[in-house]
Amino acid sequence: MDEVQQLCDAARNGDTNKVRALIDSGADVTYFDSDGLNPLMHAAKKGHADVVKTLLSAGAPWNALSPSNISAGDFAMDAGHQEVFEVLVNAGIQAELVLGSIARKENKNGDPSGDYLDDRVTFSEDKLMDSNSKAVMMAWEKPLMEAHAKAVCSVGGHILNIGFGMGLVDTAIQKYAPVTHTIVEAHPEVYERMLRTGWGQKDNVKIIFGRWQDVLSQLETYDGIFFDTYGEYYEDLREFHQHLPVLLKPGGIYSFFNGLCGGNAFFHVVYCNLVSLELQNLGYSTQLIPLPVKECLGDEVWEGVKQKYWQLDTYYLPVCQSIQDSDDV
Ligand SMILES: C[S@@+](CC[C@H](N)C(=O)[O-])C[C@H]1O[C@@H](n2cnc3c(N)ncnc32)[C@H](O)[C@@H]1O
Repeated sequence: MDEVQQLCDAARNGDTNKVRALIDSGADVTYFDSDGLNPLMHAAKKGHADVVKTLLSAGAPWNALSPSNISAGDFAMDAGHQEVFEVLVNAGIQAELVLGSIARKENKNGDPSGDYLDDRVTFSEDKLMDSNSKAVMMAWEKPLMEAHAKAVCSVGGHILNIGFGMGLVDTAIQKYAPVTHTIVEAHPEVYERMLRTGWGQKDNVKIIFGRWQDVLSQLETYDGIFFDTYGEYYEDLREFHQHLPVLLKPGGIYSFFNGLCGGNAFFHVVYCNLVSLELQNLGYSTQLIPLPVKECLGDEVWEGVKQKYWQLDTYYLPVCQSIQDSDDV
């Protein structure tokens, strides 16, 4: 048997000494066997925490996927191997923190949403699509948007929403009759449609056309803020969070569309933890409220859509507030 197959077997059997010896003699920790599994997946599936730690320190990637898109963390999570699950979550967070700071250094002047904002969009009753048939926003999210609106309007006052899309969250926000309701939207056709459908005439609504990054100086301070853009990356969300201490009033509530890695259950857990940690470093606590979404997501929902951006049964709605405020409650 060759070395890499031996490594998979030793990982599956929880034989840490053999795993170490094989790594020392040069066995490839990234190897996939004929079942499409690598040594880390074998160890995770069986709950061998020491082997998992050994493989991770030898450079096994935490986020490799099997042909059916399952990661080592998914195997541990599904089998209820808590220790392995936690080791892999922490490995994921550490790796993404490092990768994020490298990406930030390399990408300082990047403009990731540039392409989408220059392209045409198409509106239909149940979705807003970009020019590549990817969904910008879909009607199945209506109950989620209503829950987000309820959260960010819970203290009343002045509300800010970044990203109009189909106007679902803004329609829900209007029901709470906020004193002011500011909406930032960057896509020219979405903006034009907002005006055509009367959003410019509502007494308490102020529309700011432009990328949030470019219109920050026009923003004030708010009691509730919601963030849901399209064509941007985790880094953009992260960057928006750096502005929260200026934008969110004391006692205010912040929430965002939590579609982070919505195609993989384990990656989603890692990113929920990562974003909560980064918000905590900025002085905000994050509560993730579980909302079941399986019922509203039949296969017909995705007809004509190029990519399913959400494939999980539960949505975790983030409710963030200053740690000082949550300590006072
Ligand atoms: C997912 S949709 C928002 C859906 C909305 N929450 C709803 O309830 O219908 C994202 C919106 O953000 C807008 N957008 C994308 N990048 C933006 C940016 N940098 N600044 C402001 N808006 C942006 C898109 O044009 C799109 O209308």
